[in-house]
Amino acid sequence: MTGLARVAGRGLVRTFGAGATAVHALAGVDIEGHASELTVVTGPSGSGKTTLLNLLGGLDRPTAGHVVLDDGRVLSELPEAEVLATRRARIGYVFQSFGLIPVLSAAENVEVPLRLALTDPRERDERVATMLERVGLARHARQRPYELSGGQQQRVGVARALVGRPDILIADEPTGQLDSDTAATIMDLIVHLTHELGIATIVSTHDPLLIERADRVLRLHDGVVDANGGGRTPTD
Ligand SMILES: Nc1ncnc2c1ncn2[C@@H]1O[C@H](COP(=O)(O)OP(=O)(O)OP(=O)(O)O)[C@@H](O)[C@H]1O
Repeated sequence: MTGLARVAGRGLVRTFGAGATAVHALAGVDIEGHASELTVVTGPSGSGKTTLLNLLGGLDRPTAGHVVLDDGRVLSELPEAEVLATRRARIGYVFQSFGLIPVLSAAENVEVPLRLALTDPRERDERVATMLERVGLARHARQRPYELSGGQQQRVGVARALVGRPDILIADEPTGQLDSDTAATIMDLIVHLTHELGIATIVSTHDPLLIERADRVLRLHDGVVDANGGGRTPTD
């Protein structure tokens, strides 16, 4: 392990419901996300990938265990307002279904996090333009999601996730709805931006090509790390 993890899950347990019908989505998982590294969480459907990413991204809280940030704070125990402030300042999210607002243009979708953060309008415009350029969509700024291909929509999703300059990126099956060629270009983009911007990226995926490019791979099975693949780097 190199250096302090930017975000780490320690002994994460997440149980939904109680009693006989309780679902043990995660049953004690450790994970680390490091600067400039791609951490991939993989495993069969229902193994707990989304649940784990939601905990790391501060979208849900564990039943037991902790999510710890590199500044020493325990994200999973902060008051809700502080979790929200931390999410806005430090964490970007990419979703399988893109999650774009249909009535807004590509540029307006990318601008949403900056509006929420009350960024100065002129700076907003500059940062949106720079980010659209970075994801190769400068010429599509005014188009609405329905006028864009799936791959282009996910590029907007990536731009929106990164426009606030987060240092942690959480991407839940970001290529799950894309054909394989388009998926490859989105993967390239995510891998490239992870290294270029020094982001700690944590991605869930079934895609063997993305797993191959990971710096760390965590294989989940029924809410626990698979004994044959837990926390190792692909080169171990
Ligand atoms: N809010 C919830 N309430 C009850 N059970 C839930 C909830 N969220 C997830 N689960 C259950 O927890 C388990 C893990 O689900 P999760 O969505 O994390 O798996 P996954 O690996 O992301 O699956 P997929 O690859 O299909 O997206 C599943 O059995 C699921 O049904």
